[in-house]
Amino acid sequence: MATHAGESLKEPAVRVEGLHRSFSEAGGVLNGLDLTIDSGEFVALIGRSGSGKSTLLRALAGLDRSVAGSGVVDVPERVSVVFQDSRLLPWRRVLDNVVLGLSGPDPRARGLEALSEVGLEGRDKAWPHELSGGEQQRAALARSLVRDPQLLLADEPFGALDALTRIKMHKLLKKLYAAHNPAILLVTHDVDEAIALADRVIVLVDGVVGSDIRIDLGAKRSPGDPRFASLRAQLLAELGVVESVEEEVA
Ligand SMILES: Nc1ncnc2c1ncn2[C@@H]1O[C@H](COP(=O)(O)OP(=O)(O)OP(=O)(O)O)[C@@H](O)[C@H]1O
Repeated sequence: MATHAGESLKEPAVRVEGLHRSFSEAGGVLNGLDLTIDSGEFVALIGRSGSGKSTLLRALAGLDRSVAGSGVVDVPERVSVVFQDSRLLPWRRVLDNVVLGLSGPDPRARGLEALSEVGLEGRDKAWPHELSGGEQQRAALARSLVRDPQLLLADEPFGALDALTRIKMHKLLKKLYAAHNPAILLVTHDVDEAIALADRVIVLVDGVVGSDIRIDLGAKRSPGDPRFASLRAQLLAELGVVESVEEEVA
């Protein structure tokens, strides 16, 4: 790809240009959306309910054939997706779920390694219903990571978990990201989750990127940090949850 002075030299993991998607005559959900995610970059996507976050993620995952031809969608070869529910097959044991359809050498050994990485060592022979919600999401992450994705798409993966489990899952995702460094697009309703994890937070508004905010807080991020609070206020204002940044800070 040609680059110009001052532009990132990294090959983007995701390139979306002019993407449109509508489900009715009434109007579009995605209205000419442009978005680039660099290789190894962690991007969080937030937006009001119904703003099109899942629609975009499904388009990137190749799960929505109807967007074809409506714009440019470039994604890498190896894309993994995790959803709010684990989507483990109930009639397969945990390891069998993780390695289902996995090609390459010694899938079971790689599956066991992935399970150990997500903290599920020794649970390979369990049935999905024997795992807690958090453990099921760990297994879903193992199933994604064992495929060595260049891009991980995550649609509210921790949305159904309790607050304490969610914090543990944030730590796990950070650890996995540091170890494997895929590009990540994380859809979330949780502004704090977005700021705690991502390099950039994108706000979807009216089917396009409304704001694109870089999070320069370093690796150790605390909601008690005034810079964290100010980013939260900014994002809540962008979402229209508070009238203005001043209102949230006050
Ligand atoms: N298959 C479909 N058929 C008809 N309408 C759809 C379909 N998928 C999505 N929509 C509509 O598109 C809009 C955007 O939906 P989408 O699920 O992408 O929003 P979202 O931002 O992910 O919402 P939420 O935060 O509530 O999960 C909604 O109005 C939804 O009803």
